[in-house]
Amino acid sequence: MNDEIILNVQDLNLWYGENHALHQVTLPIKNKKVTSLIGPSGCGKSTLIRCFNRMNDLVLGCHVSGNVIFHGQNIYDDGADPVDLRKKIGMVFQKPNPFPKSIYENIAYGPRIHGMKNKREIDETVENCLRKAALWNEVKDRIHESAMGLSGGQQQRLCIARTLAVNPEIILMDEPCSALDPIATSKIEDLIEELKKEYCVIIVTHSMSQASRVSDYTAFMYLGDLIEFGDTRQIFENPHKELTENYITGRFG
Ligand SMILES: Nc1ncnc2c1ncn2[C@@H]1O[C@H](COP(=O)(O)OP(=O)(O)OP(=O)(O)O)[C@@H](O)[C@H]1O
Repeated sequence: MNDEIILNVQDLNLWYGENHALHQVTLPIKNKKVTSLIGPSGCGKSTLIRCFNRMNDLVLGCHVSGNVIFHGQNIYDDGADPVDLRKKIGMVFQKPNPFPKSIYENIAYGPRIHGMKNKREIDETVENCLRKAALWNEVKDRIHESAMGLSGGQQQRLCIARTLAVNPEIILMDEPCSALDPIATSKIEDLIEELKKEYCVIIVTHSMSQASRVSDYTAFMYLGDLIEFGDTRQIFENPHKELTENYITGRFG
């Protein structure tokens, strides 16, 4: 079902100590669609995307209230397992961060720690993930060489392949192209288009043109509030809120 809500964010608040960084955010995220989070610097985009796989748990003094419902369970419930959650909801960061190991080992690592032992199965997973990340043809003759020898754009696609290797359902991308040149950026954007056939993708971007190119839905945030959420076309062509219109027309940013 393409209209299935895979992640239901309800009345989500987040504090960094005394700083109330997210206010009552309510947002339905649909499966097999791309959702962009946009807004000026400091509005809470990264904070929000990090809530979706509990990355903020690692920040001292951070406190969350509200619900993020995934498969009928609040991911913040006491019984929820953040390690298992991060397997199902993977994350790709702004700066490509491959391990200083071979291309092969970067991808084999996750499946191995989750119990995959059979070499043939691991080989197949590595190839499959590199193909899905549109990297196989470029690296197939050197998969046992260091990942650090890849270009920035290739490293970012490797990080995406690494995320895919543990069979996620949702891929979070926090400004995945901000360190890349326009050609590498366009390859990642093409890849996002492919990935959404199988996965839910949520992306933080500073680029409104990128949001309008890649996403089905867009959420505009301002000072920790979710101001407007809707179909990307509606947000960019017919925003309902004045703040959204002022932002997308470049009146502030
Ligand atoms: N680890 C942290 N500890 C304390 N405060 C934080 C932390 N991360 C973010 N903040 C604060 O939370 C608010 C939202 O920041 P966040 O990084 O989520 O915004 P953003 O929209 O992603 O910004 P940018 O576009 O500049 O990356 C800001 O006031 C920021 O200072």
